[in-house]
Amino acid sequence: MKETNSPSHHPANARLKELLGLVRHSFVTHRLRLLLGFIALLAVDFLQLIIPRIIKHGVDGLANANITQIGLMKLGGLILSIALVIAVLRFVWRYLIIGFSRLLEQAVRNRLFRHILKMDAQFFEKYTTGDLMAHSSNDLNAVQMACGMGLVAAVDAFVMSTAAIGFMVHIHGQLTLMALLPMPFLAIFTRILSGRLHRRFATVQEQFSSMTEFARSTLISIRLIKAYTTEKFQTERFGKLGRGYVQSNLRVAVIQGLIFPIATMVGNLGMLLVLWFGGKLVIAGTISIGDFVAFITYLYMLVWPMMAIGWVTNLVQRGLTSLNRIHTLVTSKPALPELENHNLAPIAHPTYSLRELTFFYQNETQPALNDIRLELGPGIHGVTGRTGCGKSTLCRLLARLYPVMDGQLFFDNTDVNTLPVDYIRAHLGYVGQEPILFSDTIAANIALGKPDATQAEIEAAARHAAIHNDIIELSDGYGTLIGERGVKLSGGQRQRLALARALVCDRPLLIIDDGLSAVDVATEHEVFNGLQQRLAGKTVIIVSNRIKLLSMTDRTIILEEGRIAYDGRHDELLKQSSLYRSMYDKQMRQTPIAEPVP
Ligand SMILES: Nc1ncnc2c1ncn2[C@@H]1O[C@H](COP(=O)(O)OP(=O)(O)OP(=O)(O)O)[C@@H](O)[C@H]1O
Repeated sequence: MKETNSPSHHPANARLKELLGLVRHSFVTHRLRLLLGFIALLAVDFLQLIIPRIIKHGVDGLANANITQIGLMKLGGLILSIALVIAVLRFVWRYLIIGFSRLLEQAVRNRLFRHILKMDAQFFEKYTTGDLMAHSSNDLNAVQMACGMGLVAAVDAFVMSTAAIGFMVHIHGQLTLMALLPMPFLAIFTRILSGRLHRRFATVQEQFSSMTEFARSTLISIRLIKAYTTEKFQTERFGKLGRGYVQSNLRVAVIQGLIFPIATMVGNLGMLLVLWFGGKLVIAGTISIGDFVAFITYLYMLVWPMMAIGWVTNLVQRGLTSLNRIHTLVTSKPALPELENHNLAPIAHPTYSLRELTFFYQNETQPALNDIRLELGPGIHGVTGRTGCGKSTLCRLLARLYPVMDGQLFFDNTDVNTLPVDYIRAHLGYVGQEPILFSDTIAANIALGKPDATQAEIEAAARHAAIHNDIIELSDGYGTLIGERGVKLSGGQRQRLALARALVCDRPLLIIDDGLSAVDVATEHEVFNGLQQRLAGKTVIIVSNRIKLLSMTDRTIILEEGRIAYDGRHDELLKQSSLYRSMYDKQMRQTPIAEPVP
């Protein structure tokens, strides 16, 4: 036999093994919990199967007139006690097995989350937030269902149907064959209908999320909607989404309404056959009335396992598809090198060296940066240029958010591709174009990168970012909550808070990617003084189109279509670069530079 044909080497098997590897650890860790859960489940099945035997005993006793009222009461009491034990055991298995599926879901979710946080910018361009949210809700839910209820239903259906059929055969083999004739149809029906039910339910979920997303985006932009008087239009669109949602729900209700009547009908079809042939057997004295009643009870018991077979195959199929999607995510490799940080010593004054660096975004034919040669050491470096010239790209590459080719970017004279990404990042503070603040206190927002920062350190950073005075004017000072439920800050205040966050970490490199654009001109000067004081001897890169700010830097790099067009001090650039000159003329007409430029 060829090796590829052997089952253990079959690619599909290998893939399945890999997929199950994602959940295996949870099964092993919680094996005792599962064992107890399944013991309880099997005990329930066993007890359920005993009840028809007791009924048979009672009915035969009545038919043969050899049972007393006390005897009947005793049987009734026995059934009641069994029912009680069943109730307790049902609780136990549900608690243990469904609890297990939730623990498994949590383990996979944590793994997924950990992995997503490790990924780089390219990954987040490939997968949208919506995709990732869908993976962490719908897909995890499908896996949880398959490993919880799916597993229970599979075991339960197998045990119950085998035992019930065994008991039925014990009563009468031919009658059993007759009674089972319609059962495969039941499994097939459930399989088809539950598949359809799932697809329709997925549509309901999608529509629900579009409706809530629409409501959310409407509410957050309520001022804009009022300003443009589009309330009526928005209401109509919301109404349309709502109507779609109701229709989809009705389509789900149709299937739900069909499943049980069809199941009962098929069950009853079997019953009809049993009544016909079984009745004849009773009349002929081949089986007792008690056997007949017990047989019917077992037949009813078979309806659920038959439905479960159809349902479980769907659950398993969905679970595997979802596990496959999660697996693709958690095994995707970041484009940046994943190197271990073997306690590399931090560098006090690191430098960057860009050597003929050219960078393309994924699937782009034009480079975003082209042949960049640049040395960045201690000092304040300005970067400017027209929109789209590559300023942010440069910052992102320095922060190691995107991969670069070997031999093009050096961190302290070492090729960045030979250094762990987190080692380089641990040296830098980053202030992006959009300050991202969390719904938390101001102090916690500043201390994000240094959770153990003292109040004095937080305040010092806030002073250097020229935001301290604004903070102490707020009702709770540094304890003031910001975000949706808290105080709203102006754009400039948010940017300065983000700057304080970078300063508190006290790292030797600071990149400010247009992070001061909303700060007013007077405060900008204060911020710059704060930076100069705090960051003496460090490397600071400030992207800005504000000439006043650039005039205070040690040098400014002007980018044009991804290339360095000019690199010099303010007075040199005024003479050399027409772009810089025209920016200067335009901005000075609005706010002349108060002091002489160095
Ligand atoms: N994620 C991306 N994928 C593909 N192309 C991108 C991506 N980000 C930026 N670009 C392109 O790369 C070029 C440089 O963009 P970049 O954001 O670096 O410019 P910028 O100078 O910072 O512009 P702005 O001043 O408007 O922020 C632009 O042509 C832009 O369209």
